[in-house]
Amino acid sequence: MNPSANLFLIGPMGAGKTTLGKKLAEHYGLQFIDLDDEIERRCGVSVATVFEIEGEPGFRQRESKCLAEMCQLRGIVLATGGGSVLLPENRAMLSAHGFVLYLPVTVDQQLSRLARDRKRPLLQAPDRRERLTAMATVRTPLYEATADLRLDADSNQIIKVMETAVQQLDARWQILGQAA
Ligand SMILES: Nc1ncnc2c1ncn2[C@@H]1O[C@H](COP(=O)(O)OP(=O)(O)O)[C@@H](O)[C@H]1O
Ligand SMILES: O=C(O)C1=C[C@@H](OP(=O)(O)O)[C@@H](O)[C@H](O)C1
Ligand SMILES: [Mg+2]
Repeated sequence: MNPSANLFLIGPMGAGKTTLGKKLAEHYGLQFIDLDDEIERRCGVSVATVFEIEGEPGFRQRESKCLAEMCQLRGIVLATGGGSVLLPENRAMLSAHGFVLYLPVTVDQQLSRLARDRKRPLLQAPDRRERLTAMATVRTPLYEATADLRLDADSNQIIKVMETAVQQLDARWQILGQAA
């Protein structure tokens, strides 16, 4: 399988995986899929409800199963959830089936972008900064290890982030038929 067939976005909550993923799919004429939306479609309930009923382990199982199915597709831009890299089998799937773009983000940016968020269960903590920092400690090395490309794009203007992303992807990612 040509790992260039798909583009997978990884990174913490609030990095902009969903937002940028949609734009990149449009730009490259590929299908956009958001892993969380896909899980919700299959379950018929929100991610928050899955966490409520089945806890994080239940959600991770569903996430992994859904990711495996998405990896069978070709020509997709997939925005993963921030915790998708936690399971080693998920990291292996991402690397084997797509070009992996990592969007880093600072905890300050996360706090500001997600200030009003009520949909992300892991963020509903009394001390959000502490929670996000603890998550970053565990996850940053996993993002780094899985990434084919790390996008340095601190701008809060999504249009600028998009420009940088396309520039870097055009140099590094050989899409589908264009692959040598
Ligand atoms: N580069 C950016 N600058 C400013 N706000 C952004 C940027 N990228 C995303 N956002 C905003 O941050 C929030 C979270 O973005 P989202 O794409 O859902 O992130 P993720 O899928 O990585 O959790 C949204 O309100 C989105 O509009
Ligand atoms: O970081 C995480 O563990 C999660 C991130 C969320 O997706 P986003 O990264 O798109 O916010 C979603 O999958 C769920 O709330 C868990
Ligand atoms: Mg998202």
